Amino acid sequence: MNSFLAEAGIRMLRPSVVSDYVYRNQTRKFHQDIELMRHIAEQVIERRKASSSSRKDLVNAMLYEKDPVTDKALPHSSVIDNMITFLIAGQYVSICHAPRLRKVGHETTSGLLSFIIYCLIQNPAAIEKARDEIKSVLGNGAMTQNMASKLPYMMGIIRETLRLYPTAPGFTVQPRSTNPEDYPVHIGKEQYVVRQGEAISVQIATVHRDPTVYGDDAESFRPERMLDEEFKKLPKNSWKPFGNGARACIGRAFALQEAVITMALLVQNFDFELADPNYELNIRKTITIKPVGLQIRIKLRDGLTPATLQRRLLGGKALPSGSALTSPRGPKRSDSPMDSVDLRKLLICYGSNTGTCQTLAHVLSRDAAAHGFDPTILTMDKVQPHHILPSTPVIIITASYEGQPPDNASKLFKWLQALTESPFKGIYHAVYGCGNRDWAATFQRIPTLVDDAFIRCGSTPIVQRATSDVADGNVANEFDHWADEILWPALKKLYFPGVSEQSFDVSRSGIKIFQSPRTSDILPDGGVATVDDVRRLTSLGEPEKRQITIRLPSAMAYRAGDHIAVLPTNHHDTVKQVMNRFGMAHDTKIVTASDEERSVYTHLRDFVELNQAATDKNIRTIIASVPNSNEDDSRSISKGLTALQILQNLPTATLPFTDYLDMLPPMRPRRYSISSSPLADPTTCTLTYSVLEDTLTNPDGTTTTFHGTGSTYLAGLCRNDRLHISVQPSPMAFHLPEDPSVPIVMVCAGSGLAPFLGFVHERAQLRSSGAKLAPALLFIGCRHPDRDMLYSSQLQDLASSAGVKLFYAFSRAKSQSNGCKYVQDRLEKEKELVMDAVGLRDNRGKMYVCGGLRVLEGVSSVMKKAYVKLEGAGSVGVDEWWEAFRADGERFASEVFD
Ligand SMILES: Cc1cc2nc3c(=O)[nH]c(=O)nc-3n(C[C@H](O)[C@H](O)[C@H](O)COP(=O)(O)O)c2cc1C
Repeated sequence: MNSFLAEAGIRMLRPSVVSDYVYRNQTRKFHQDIELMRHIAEQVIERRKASSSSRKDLVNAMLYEKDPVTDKALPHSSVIDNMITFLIAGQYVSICHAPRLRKVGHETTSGLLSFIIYCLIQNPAAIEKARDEIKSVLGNGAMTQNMASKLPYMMGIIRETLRLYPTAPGFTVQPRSTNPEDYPVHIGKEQYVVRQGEAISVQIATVHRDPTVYGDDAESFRPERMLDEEFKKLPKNSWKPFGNGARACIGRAFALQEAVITMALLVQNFDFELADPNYELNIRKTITIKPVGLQIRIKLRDGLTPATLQRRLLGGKALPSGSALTSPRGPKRSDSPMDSVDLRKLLICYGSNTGTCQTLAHVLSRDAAAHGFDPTILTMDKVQPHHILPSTPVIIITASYEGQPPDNASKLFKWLQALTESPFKGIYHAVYGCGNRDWAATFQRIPTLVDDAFIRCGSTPIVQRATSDVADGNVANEFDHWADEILWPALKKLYFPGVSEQSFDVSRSGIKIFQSPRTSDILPDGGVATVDDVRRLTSLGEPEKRQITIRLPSAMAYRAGDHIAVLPTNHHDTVKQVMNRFGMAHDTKIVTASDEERSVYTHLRDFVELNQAATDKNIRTIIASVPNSNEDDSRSISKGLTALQILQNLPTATLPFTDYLDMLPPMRPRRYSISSSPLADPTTCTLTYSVLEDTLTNPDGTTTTFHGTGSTYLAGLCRNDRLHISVQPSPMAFHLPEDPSVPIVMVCAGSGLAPFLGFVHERAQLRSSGAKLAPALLFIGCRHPDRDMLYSSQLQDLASSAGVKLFYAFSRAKSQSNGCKYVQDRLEKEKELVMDAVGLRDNRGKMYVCGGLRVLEGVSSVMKKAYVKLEGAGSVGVDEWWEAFRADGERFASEVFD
């Protein structure tokens, strides 16, 4: 894409014959580049078609939707062209997820963000003003979408940057007539003559610095001139960074909102400075412009750490305790049933090309029942005369496009315009218009004409026509306000004059759904994820290892090497055993210290740890409740049993249930290493884990089996089940080295393979995108190649595409792993390779260990021996060397569990 863009920029300046005949090589490469991008787009389409996904996204819209007017689908070649356009003009998201792919992004938004940061560093006063504004809106909290519209100064900064550095710095226009008699065309007060076939190249960067519009300081960065009021006063066409006319940038609103949100978060949380204080702005021009060689240093502000920053960024996502999920804006629950009032029909129709008005129509429809209405929602063109009845108020929500109706509103519009009589007598209607003041001459033209037509035909407006300017970025809030404060009250007054608001309930049954407070209390940064896939990885009879693939909540991002915290529940059987032991009926309830009423079953399943070993104090309390017991009896109780197990062994114990509850610690999340890479799919992650099971032999010879709460919970989940999770970033050291030329050695046993699987996936992705990576060695310990070799052949293939060499140690099939029983033995066997990669002396490579303590000890002993061999027998300081090596995050990282 980069070389294609560079050549495209140059070709614009050359006559095409010169390109074709003189610059043949460049032309051939140019067409090869286009072919490659088309080929990639084709593959994406093929994959999407094969997946038969019903996602409501752009690719599916292009593939399957039809034009409402012509009923034609987009031709295949147009789908491909649009995909390439989006690739070029697309988002910068890949940068956030994959710092190593930074060079891949050649897009307008990333260019814009770079220029904004450059301008801010040059103008400290502007950054301070922006920070004050952000503080007054966000405080120290997280950003939400609605806040973007409350940051006018930040918007001023973005507009001003786009003025000085329009990332798409020009466009070409051409007279459109096919009639030769219309030529030549004279423009600019007859000053310029344009002949047929001639084009005019509009140099936006020059237009944007016109002193007759922007004054003597047109060359200076001054966001104040771009604040809303000033901005609206600018002469037409003096600010056009998003192009012109019907084919103006489709991503305009998206790009602006994205830039405001991103910049607000960056300015709120970081200080910036130029890496090279003497840097002078150097702009690379192709079809787009970008600063070249601009490097900045950033520092977290206000004593933030990466962890506190992450918490802040995710903050506010979890619903506060007890907040209602259904119809949050509906009236309060009432005692009188909903059925006491008949629902009245309501017609909601919309005209929309890009979905804004459609969304607003659905918002209104969703809330209608709460206000006593039974809504029908239609596009304007689907409305038939018989839909418009005196008994049914009509709400119209529409946009305008170049002064014309949206595609799915043109028929109704035409019909309304042609109506001469007054067929709408007795009808009530209301119009909500979405428009953009940038189209000053035709701003709100269609909503206005539709409203006029209804009135002319005899309809009565329920409320005055309302308007929103999408350029302000506040449509959702304005619409909410209009619906809640103006439209619904007016409709109620008209149709239910005597009925109190209380009669309209949120749901017919009066049921409300609440987010459990446990998530916000125990897993404050958490969200609800969905199980995508589950599978067992080991044979029956072997210790169980499993894989679970989770679809992440939106906005939850991770890096390979990070962990997922899962909030489990106790197993149903254990909960029932507790309830049976205490003779509790299934519907028994408790009231918590915070006055919340909940069932005992829920409390035991969700809020407390049932599988924790009883403490000595717990054991003494239980023994004390046994009639005629004495302290010594506690010695007969095995250590490690849970309070429930002890109580089951002591049927005469009379421990009160409340005392039992006091023994139970609150439920805690469990952490699991992620075994996937977001580069493969940022929306899902995979966990590879062992299902924990342990057996304890009691003093009387009987045995008791324990099941790990977290892993048993995960193992019980099925596809489409929901679970509460949060991403827990690992320490910096436990990620792949930033520098791809650093060789790595990974050592693991059992499910310690998980994070390294993530690394292998990440390396495979990086390599497939052209990155050159240093070699990697992966040492894996397990029992037997036929029984618990996780992912076996699949991993071999993946490793080879990731440039990773695999070495196994099979503890129960040594002969199949070069005589090595444990993974450390295999490490020792391959020590020449390992030392070459880790480079003990030249500080080259990095080593990772993940597994039980014994694995770490084994690795430590191999490494120390290697060091002694290198330094000569009897070398002193080997322990000090090892400690220093272990502590150096650039050289070594470990995750040890037991
Ligand atoms: C090519 C184009 C032309 C537009 N023309 C007008 C216009 O003439 N008058 C106006 O008020 N808004 C105009 N707008 C703004 C849209 O009406 C506005 O973005 C609206 O919210 C789109 O609604 P929709 O997403 O439901 O289609 C135009 C937008 C585009 C992209």
